[in-house]
Amino acid sequence: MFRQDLLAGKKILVTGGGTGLGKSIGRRYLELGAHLVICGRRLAVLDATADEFRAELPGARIDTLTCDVRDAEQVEAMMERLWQTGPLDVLVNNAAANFIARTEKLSARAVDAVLNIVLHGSFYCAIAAGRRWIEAGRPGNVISTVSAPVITGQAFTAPSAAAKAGVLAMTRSLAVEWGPKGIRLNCVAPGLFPTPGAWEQLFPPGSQVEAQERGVPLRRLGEHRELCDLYAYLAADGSGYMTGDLIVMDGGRWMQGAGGPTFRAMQDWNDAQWDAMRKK
Ligand SMILES: CCCCCCC/C=C/C(=O)SCCNC(=O)CCNC(=O)[C@H](O)C(C)(C)COP(=O)(O)OP(=O)(O)OC[C@H]1O[C@@H](n2cnc3c(N)ncnc32)[C@H](O)[C@@H]1OP(=O)(O)O
Ligand SMILES: NC(=O)C1=CN([C@@H]2O[C@H](COP(=O)(O)OP(=O)(O)OC[C@H]3O[C@@H](n4cnc5c(N)ncnc54)[C@H](OP(=O)(O)O)[C@@H]3O)[C@@H](O)[C@H]2O)C=CC1
Repeated sequence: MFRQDLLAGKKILVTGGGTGLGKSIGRRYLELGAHLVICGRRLAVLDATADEFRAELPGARIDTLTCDVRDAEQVEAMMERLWQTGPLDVLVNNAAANFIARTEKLSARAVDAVLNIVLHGSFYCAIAAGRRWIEAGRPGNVISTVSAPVITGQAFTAPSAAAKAGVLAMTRSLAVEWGPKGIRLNCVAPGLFPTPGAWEQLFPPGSQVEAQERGVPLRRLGEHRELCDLYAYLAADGSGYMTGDLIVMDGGRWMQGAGGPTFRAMQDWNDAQWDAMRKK
């Protein structure tokens, strides 16, 4: 889909890049020639991922940095170290946390666990990178991973929905504030893309993955490579006129809600059912 050197010369940080979607996105960035930096809380996980990438892609340039994005001082220290080997070009706010729970049962610490990682962590990273870009008079690019509940809300995952909606508001606010300085920001809302992290938190054993697929108009889950090519496009100069946008890649899943279950069932109606409807 892209030239092999699409991202050559670009230094890209993917937070939470040691696992799941962040790992897949990082691999795609390396394939396209980027200098990749991944961060997370667990060094062993990051190093295992980096070793895997080096074995798959000889010559790949990849650095690992431990950082808990909930801690602004750690984010500052990470950016300082990262900048020592040259400025960052693209920040991908991917690190996140989520779990299913009845909201009225959540403790303050439980709410904070999600808000601090998703909302505060994305803010700290955007500000730490943005300040450096502005001071240096350099362009910058921030891609933040949100989710479709930023549009609809989502029961039983209210902290995640609210935190991600906050990240979208941050994105649009800064797209205007920093646009004149050449810094652009966009959000991607993936639908259902299987990862051990998300599945463990959101689809515990016994939950119906097949039913999940039926809830998607395109009748399948997403493939990582499809999402990764969107992140590659957004990181590339060719998307340079896009800012403040929200791109949903979910096979049409989020719009299912509009008609409710009755209209959803019509997707499976046969001709006889449609004929019966017309005769009424
Ligand atoms: C349906 C699909 C549509 C798409 C929407 C999906 C959009 C988003 C998807 C994702 O984000 S998937 C990514 C999933 N990955 C992760 O969550 C990985 C990171 N997760 C974590 O680190 C933990 O799960 C964590 C709990 C979020 C944070 O860990 P931490 O070590 O910081 O906290 P703890 O000390 O363990 O807990 C803090 C606090 O939270 C309470 N708590 C933890 N789990 C639950 C739970 N399941 N239900 C209720 N409360 C929970 C825990 O009890 C602590 O509170 P106190 O007991 O101390 O009051
Ligand atoms: N998979 C899916 O279907 C969907 C995913 N998403 C979003 O995609 C992104 C990736 O999710 P996914 O890959 O599925 O899940 P993962 O659990 O694999 O990814 C979460 C990553 O965030 C890192 N992380 C968590 N807390 C912190 C922290 N405090 N500081 C730094 N890093 C942290 C984790 O590493 P560590 O624990 O080592 O810190 C981990 O690498 C998230 O933003 C998620 O909300 C959105 C919609 C659907």
